[in-house]
Amino acid sequence: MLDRLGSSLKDALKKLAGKTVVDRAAVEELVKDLQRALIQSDVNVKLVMNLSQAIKTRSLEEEPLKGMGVREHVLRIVYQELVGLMGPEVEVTLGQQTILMAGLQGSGKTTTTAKLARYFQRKGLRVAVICGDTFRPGAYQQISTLCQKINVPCFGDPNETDAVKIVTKGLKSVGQAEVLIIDTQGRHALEEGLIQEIVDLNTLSKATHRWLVIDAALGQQASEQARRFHQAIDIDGVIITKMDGTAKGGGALSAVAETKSGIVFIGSGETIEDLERFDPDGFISRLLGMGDLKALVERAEEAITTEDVDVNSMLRGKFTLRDMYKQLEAVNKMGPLKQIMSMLPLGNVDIPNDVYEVTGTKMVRYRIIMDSMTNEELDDPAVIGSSRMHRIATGAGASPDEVRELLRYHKTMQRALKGMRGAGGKFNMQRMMKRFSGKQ
Ligand SMILES: Nc1nc2c(ncn2[C@@H]2O[C@H](COP(=O)(O)OP(=O)(O)OP(=O)(O)O)[C@@H](O)[C@H]2O)c(=O)[nH]1
Repeated sequence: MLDRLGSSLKDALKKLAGKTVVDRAAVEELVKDLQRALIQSDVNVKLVMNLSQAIKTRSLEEEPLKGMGVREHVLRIVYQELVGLMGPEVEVTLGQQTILMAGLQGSGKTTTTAKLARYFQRKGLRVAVICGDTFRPGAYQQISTLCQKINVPCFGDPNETDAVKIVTKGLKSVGQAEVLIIDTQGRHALEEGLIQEIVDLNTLSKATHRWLVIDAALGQQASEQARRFHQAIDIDGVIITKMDGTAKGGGALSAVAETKSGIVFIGSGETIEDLERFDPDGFISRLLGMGDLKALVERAEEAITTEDVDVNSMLRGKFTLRDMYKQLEAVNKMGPLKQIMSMLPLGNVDIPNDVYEVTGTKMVRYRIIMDSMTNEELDDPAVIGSSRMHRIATGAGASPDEVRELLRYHKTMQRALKGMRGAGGKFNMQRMMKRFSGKQ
């Protein structure tokens, strides 16, 4: 997993803490750790060597920026070089568009089609899907079930074997959509027939984007696929899936970046929400334990448009039951809590697992229980003793255990937030990010 790469890097950088001059031995040691981590992650050896050389030379020859310690100086260079390895950032527009999905069988194309539908839906766009996968039995069933769950129209015909016919019909029937996503068939290998079909579908649909789905487990080999599809239909974005299940993610990312096909998203799990925008800066910041503030802010803004909730209050001030509920609601809109937490600059703070385990159904129960509390109790849950607990439970048609669970949850979260505030207080994150991105 990339976590391992991240933790090796963090360990390596720790060794530079407290140093006052950039010493060659320490930089060489760091570069060695970095090489090991990158090669374990299946990054091409030549790329690793070029990167190591650049880091060594720059760390020793460049003057640290004003006010920057040795660790920050080297960290900044490591950060910039790693960002360079990840290729350019690809823009995702929110206007009218048709996205043609390409990829080999099992790459995660169908799942990713549904994840993308969800992504654009969250952005407030009308989305529709056409299932042009006529090769794999059950493909239509799979995508239409996923689309049904999120209320996105899905056009397909499991009895039709000609993808061109399906897409022709589909294009007529989904006229209203702002974002149209066309899933296509995958095969085991890059056969001529597969390539020809995708070329035809591309012409027919006049696709605005052609996005290629690649399994991260391919590691370095991802570049071959990227190259072949790129030649055929001019791929303008790559989505790397299953980043959660492989140690080769770094290899796949760098290999694809090297072909100059930008990476648009990464898939990080099996559920429909497990899709993240790939932005090289944010990705590397997270890897280096600096927190992906950019991605967090993007998501927070999205959630706040519909609800008057200050997500930043998660990190400061008083934390009442009402705050907790509002924040859970906001966070639920942003996506899975675990992902949000991983974007925060938390350093070594351990978040207890139960903090993540609040589902929609539980939230409804919490709401009902909170409705039978008084304002005093909502503002200061510490006043809730055993008799109040029973009164609240009776009023809500719940058991005292459920009330207890809600209060326990509030306490755990309160504690976790205190920890975060502590971790965040050590340095000014925004200033640091500005410095690292060179936007002093
Ligand atoms: N862990 C994990 N699993 C994923 C991810 N994306 C897809 N999968 C799983 O990978 C498997 C294959 O995904 P599909 O979407 O069915 O693959 P496909 O590329 O559409 O396959 P064809 O339709 O045969 O071309 C499924 O079991 C998915 O749940 C991901 O990001 N992480």
